[in-house]
Amino acid sequence: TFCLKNQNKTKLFITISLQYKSGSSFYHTCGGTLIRRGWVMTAAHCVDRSRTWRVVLGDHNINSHEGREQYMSVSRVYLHPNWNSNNVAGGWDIALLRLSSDATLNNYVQLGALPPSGQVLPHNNPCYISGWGRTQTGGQLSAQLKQAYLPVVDHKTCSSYGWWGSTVKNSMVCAGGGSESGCQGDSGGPLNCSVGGKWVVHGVTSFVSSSGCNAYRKPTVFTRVSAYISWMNSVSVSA
Ligand SMILES: CC(C)c1ccc(NC(=O)[C@@H]2CCCN2C(=O)[C@H](CCCC[NH3+])NC(=O)C(F)(F)F)cc1
Repeated sequence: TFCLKNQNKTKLFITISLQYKSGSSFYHTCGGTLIRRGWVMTAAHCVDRSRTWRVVLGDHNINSHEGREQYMSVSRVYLHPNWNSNNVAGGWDIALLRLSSDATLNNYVQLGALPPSGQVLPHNNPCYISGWGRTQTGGQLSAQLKQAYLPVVDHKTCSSYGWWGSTVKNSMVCAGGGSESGCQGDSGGPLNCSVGGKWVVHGVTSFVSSSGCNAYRKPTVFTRVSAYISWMNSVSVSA
């Protein structure tokens, strides 16, 4: 069980805090996933306005310096070219951040694994969301990194009447639908799923219902990472 427990922890070490500068301080605004030592995957809606960004790796409590953190500046933001900030339901809510220097990988900073292109997970596949997002609708950000068990809700269910309907596209993944969910501040972070005994990042946290984070039959909606593998490869090899 130790190694399982330990395994449980790894999903936390891939989650980064994306922060913007205001005055002389930085503020958490979104999550993200370290996918290469110099690259972070996040949501387009997190970075579609020009700000001074920084990425904090190995963070746990975003309000205190605990000594494991690596503070990285962002040298370039790659928004998906089709992203439309007026229509999150259109999809394309994904972006890559080129870090100004490579991360040092250790017990607190690890890479998230990407899925094979096109892979779609079955209903109830075990997954976890992680982030510093609000701990309840309209509440405050969590000071400490949290995770919640959000099993996959398949597209057939998620896009049905009474659920998200046509708001949810095939380029998205739904997960949760119970008492736990993503919430503001979790945007851009990973949905880490157990596939064949390995943890794979299948989602980028994108949206929840505007009537509340854990609204009935409105599971958290994620950008489906496996639908964007070729775009990500085209960015990072050309950069
Ligand atoms: C109908 C469809 C277009 C639609 C679906 C869901 C929403 N949700 C929302 O607006 C809620 C309320 C605050 C932010 N929010 C969200 O869902 C934001 C993304 C907003 C992107 C649009 N500006 N995302 C998150 O809060 C999350 F869950 F990823 F952490 C808005 C519109």
